Amino acid sequence: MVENLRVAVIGAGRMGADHIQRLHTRIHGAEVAAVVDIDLDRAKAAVAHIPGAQAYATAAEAYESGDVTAVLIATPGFLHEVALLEALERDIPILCEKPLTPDAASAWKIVEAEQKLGRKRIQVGFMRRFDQGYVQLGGLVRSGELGELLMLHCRHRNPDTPPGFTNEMLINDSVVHEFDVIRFLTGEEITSVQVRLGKATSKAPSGQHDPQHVLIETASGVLVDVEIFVNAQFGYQVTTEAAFEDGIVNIGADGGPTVHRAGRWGGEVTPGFEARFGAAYDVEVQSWVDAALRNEIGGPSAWDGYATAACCEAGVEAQKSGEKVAVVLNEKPALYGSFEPAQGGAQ
Ligand SMILES: NC(=O)c1ccc[n+]([C@@H]2O[C@H](COP(=O)([O-])OP(=O)(O)OC[C@H]3O[C@@H](n4cnc5c(N)ncnc54)[C@H](O)[C@@H]3O)[C@@H](O)[C@H]2O)c1
Ligand SMILES: O[C@H]1[C@H](O)[C@@H](O)[C@H](O)[C@@H](O)[C@H]1O
Repeated sequence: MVENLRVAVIGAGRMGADHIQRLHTRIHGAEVAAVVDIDLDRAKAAVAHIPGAQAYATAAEAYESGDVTAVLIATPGFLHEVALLEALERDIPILCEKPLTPDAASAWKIVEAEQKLGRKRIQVGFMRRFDQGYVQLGGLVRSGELGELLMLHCRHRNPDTPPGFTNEMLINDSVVHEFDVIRFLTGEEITSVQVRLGKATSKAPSGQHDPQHVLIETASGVLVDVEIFVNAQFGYQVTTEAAFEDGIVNIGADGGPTVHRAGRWGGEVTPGFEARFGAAYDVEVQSWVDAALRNEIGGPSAWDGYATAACCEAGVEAQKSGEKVAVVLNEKPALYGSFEPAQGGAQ
């Protein structure tokens, strides 16, 4: 009989806490064995309701306990490189929240370290690949029933940003999702990125220019425009309109009923990513666990993390120059196979 994964969750902040709850209550085949947070009180609070789980201030202590067989990394992106290298050394299944790392050079180091291991251990937390709307849109692209996909119009709106959210993070923490999902939908690499800075909101913290307009091109010439607007106040919204030769597809409308009552009608605005993508995170983490128990990955790979990091690097350069910047990728190692995005797009 295969034993359940004993997972260490590193980082018990907003996303880590959500994943801890998910692993503890809804995911089969895995248990929370440890929570690691530099803020030890936060880690202790996170394990308080989980029998058998321990709190630690460092990942090394959690690994030394001998009770950890898999890891979920949910620290801020600039800390992922160290955590990933430490986990790869232990040769255990890894689910790393996006971004893999914020820039191409550090992401490539991770790809190289995984290659040395000779098998895929890292799944990257690009949960949109598990969202019903994106899965259905991907199916329509691949079936060809609406002809060729020509353009994508994406809107990515957040109510506000946490402290320390830099101007670069509009690209490498937020638009990184669009980079991944464009690759997932088209089955192609991205070839260039341009960023236009127009009229800015007065609601953005100092140092951020918000919103930004990002123009992206894929290998076959599919054009994508993204409005990234991270201090949009009203709520959370991620939508895509896809233009095909023979039709238009829209995904990402707010969920819930439209209610008509005396003199007015309406519905509820989605407040945050937990509500918009809650079901997708569940499918993503279950897919990771199921695959990990077979010594495989069940979603986007370290190559996907690297390719999107290269797009982010081009995007950050484009933010500064206003120019169209080419995305240049290293040769894809054989370990990652051809580009055939299935459910979750595991490669
Ligand atoms: N997939 C998604 O939709 C989604 C949504 C939100 C966040 N994220 C990603 O999840 C990650 C975490 O984001 P968040 O919003 O939860 O951040 P957060 O700031 O709320 O939480 C980060 C946690 O990491 C802890 N931490 C910091 N340094 C540490 C260290 N050296 N060792 C251990 N713990 C440390 C902090 O104390 C904090 O508890 C990021 O990579 C982010 O991009 C993904
Ligand atoms: O970390 C979050 C998360 O990835 C959300 O899905 C995204 O909408 C936000 O822009 C980002 O800051």
